[in-house]
Amino acid sequence: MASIQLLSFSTKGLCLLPPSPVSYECRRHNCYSLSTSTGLSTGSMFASSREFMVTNTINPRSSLPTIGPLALEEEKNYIGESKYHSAWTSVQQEQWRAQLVVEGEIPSWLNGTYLRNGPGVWHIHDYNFRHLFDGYATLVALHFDNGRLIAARRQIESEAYKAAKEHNKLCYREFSEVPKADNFFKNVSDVISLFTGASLTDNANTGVVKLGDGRVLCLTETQKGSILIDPDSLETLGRFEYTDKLGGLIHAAHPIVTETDFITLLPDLVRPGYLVVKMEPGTNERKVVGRVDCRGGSTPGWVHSFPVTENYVVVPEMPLRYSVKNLVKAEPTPLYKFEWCPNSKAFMHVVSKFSGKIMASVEVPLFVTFHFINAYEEIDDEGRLIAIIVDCCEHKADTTILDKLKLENLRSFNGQDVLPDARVGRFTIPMDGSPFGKLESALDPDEHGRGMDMCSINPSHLGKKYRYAYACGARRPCNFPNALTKLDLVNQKAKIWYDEGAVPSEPFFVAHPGATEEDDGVVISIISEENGGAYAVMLDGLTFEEIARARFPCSIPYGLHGCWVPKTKPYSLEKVCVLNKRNTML
Ligand SMILES: CC(=O)/C=C/C=C(C)/C=C/C1=C(C)CCCC1(C)C
Ligand SMILES: CC(/C=C/C=O)=C\C=C\C=O
Ligand SMILES: [Fe+2]
Repeated sequence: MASIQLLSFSTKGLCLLPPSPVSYECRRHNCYSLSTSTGLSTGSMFASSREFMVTNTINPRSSLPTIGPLALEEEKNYIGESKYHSAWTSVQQEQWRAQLVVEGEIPSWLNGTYLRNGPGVWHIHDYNFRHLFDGYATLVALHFDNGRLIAARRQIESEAYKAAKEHNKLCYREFSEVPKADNFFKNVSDVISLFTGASLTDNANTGVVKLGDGRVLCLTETQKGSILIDPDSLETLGRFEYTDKLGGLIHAAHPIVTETDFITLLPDLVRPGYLVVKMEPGTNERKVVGRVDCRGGSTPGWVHSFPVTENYVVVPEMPLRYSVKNLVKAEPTPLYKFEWCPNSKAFMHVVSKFSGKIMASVEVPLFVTFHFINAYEEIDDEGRLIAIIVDCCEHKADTTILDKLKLENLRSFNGQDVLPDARVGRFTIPMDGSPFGKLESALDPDEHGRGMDMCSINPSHLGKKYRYAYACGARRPCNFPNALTKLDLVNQKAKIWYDEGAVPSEPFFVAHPGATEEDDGVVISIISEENGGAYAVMLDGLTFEEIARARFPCSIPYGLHGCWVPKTKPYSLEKVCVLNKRNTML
């Protein structure tokens, strides 16, 4: 009989293994049988199978909404009675860990942890957040260990999350949420604390990166939202303090991180521009590489991510700009903290990684992007640099995607095709002093259903010529990217993976060690299902065919970005016990 091994934590305590196999049937919870793996127990045991069941049941009333009682609306959202898609449903427990049953075969070379970060709790007590990006961060780990798969999920203990739990109200400014001011004086002091950064969130819900020195850092767009975690236990270790004096409150959510580099951009809202900074492994000190002044607008363009080539950092100046006026508003504006400024134009600046000099600065067509995919240097036959090619997930210069990511829109799919079109936007930035760059589609957007975001590439091709990218694409009609796609940017073709009703998260490519083909590896994605379920899927990078899947014991919300942490020591199988045939905890 198929079974999963599970270590479940809850706010009510740890579930520990009985020391010897136990087996029983529980009709009430639709469980086939529970039995434990032998020899894995480290601690106390359950007095009876009944106690074991109770502790493992995900019941929103008895077992822990993370913050206060669940919002009324959310109470119906537990497994089996999901009101919303699991992608947009708050998690129901602080943390759990389980060994999953794997259908298919995980390659034995795939040893390491896929860590994924994203929003996971979108309510405080009976108050529901508005936007996808507001949710309190939750980490999901998939520990791959010689064909076995141990999964875990755990909340990040940011100050914002802890304060919300303690005071049962929003205490920090999130992406769209602003704490309520009780009176005029409080309102004034809130605006002041916005500019000191005191009221900004540290809810590190956007990404997770492994630094060259091994530390693992969760990030968001506020600098204070840089939080160190333990990649094995997923425990929050504390805030990552930048020891330099560069100041500023915000940064790009996606630094460029390799074994040797940590490069990021600090937007400067006072003197509109961007600092290009880097941080050596083993240090917490960012050093300035160079500075770019904005060419248009009175504030910098929103910079969620940016690309690099082998020798250059490309600084995008998007016409969707930070807005001081919207920043101080208590109620969200249609574009949140941003403003669409088409008259301010759009630019791409190319900065040398080594001298910090601006090597090119060109006007480009208007664009909207969250995510750059990759960039590389185009060299002619004589070895001269003629252009920089930059690819991104481009939303056709249309900001409505931000509105589509509101939870009420995500939760109300009625079969209408409402996802705005997106494409792989390819910029050509001339390096011969010409003033204009080009923006074209790298392939026909119909290839990927005109949905396109959340991409990864083979990391060994970062900043270099490359052929393949993996992204979320669309099968229409949809209100959100609902497919995975492998893009062949040379042959301008896309392959699609699709499962009806599924919402897949960013497909993450892990290269086969020693591979010679760019797409030789495994693509991992976590899939949220309509019925409250979720599973991890592993696709062959070459064929884009599914090679394995493993169901989670409970629902997993939509996530944002992940990283890979190679295995250095055995994964803990402590306190693991076996669950039911359907791989669910209920
Ligand atoms: C999740 C994601 O992709 C983006 C998150 C962005 C956040 C949390 C932005 C927060 C901000 C504030 C709280 C005020 C200052 C501006 C800004 C960086 C947008
Ligand atoms: C999920 C998303 C866009 C999807 C659109 O098709 C953007 C996420 C941005 C933050 O990381
Ligand atoms: Fe992102």
